[in-house]
Amino acid sequence: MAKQLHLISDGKLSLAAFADIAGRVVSFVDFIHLREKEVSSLELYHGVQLLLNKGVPSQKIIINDRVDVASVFGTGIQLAFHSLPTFIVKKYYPDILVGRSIHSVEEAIEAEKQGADLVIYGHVYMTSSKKDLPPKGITNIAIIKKKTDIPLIAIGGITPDNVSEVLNMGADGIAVMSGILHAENPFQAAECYAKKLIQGGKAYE
Ligand SMILES: Cc1nc(C(=O)O)sc1CCOP(=O)(O)O
Repeated sequence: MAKQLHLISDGKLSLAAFADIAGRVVSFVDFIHLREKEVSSLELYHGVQLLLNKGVPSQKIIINDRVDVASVFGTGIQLAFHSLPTFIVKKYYPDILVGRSIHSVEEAIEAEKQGADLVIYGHVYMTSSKKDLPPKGITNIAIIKKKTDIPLIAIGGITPDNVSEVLNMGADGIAVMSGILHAENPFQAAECYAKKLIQGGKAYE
């Protein structure tokens, strides 16, 4: 299966600025996450509209935590540790793509048991987003892949140079924040990640 590229918003750029970048890189990415912890439902609703206006299809949009906004648009949902239980969201929204953010093998197994469609595991490398927490490394990726059958997306400090290492452990894709959002040229950066995923994906299929 093709390896996935997820772009995650950083909660710092304005939603308009993020939507602008998302529209430029949409052809290279599989999913665009609105991970906005500080905004109101109304602002998030407008944020999704901005993405749609920039040509991002709703099937490529994933909203972090906010099941209400995701269900309005029929977008995917990414559940965090403080979010609703996976099985509840699956029960009420069986047709929505449900991801779960996980940080251990046990959480991955539990997410699958509750019906998650994918897990995002991290942070695998040092990242400025989680400065005070040591990275988890990549070895658990292989363990999780042995024990579960759902796609695993690796997150945290992923650069074009370490993509192949992550794929080698069995990851089904990567999620990137600063590597694209803070790049001098986000379009070129997204293209570079996408190429690495195609090369790596071929090698490890
Ligand atoms: C949003 C997020 N979640 C993580 C987790 O470990 O669950 S790490 C992370 C930040 C990823 O940013 P960057 O690509 O700039 O390293």
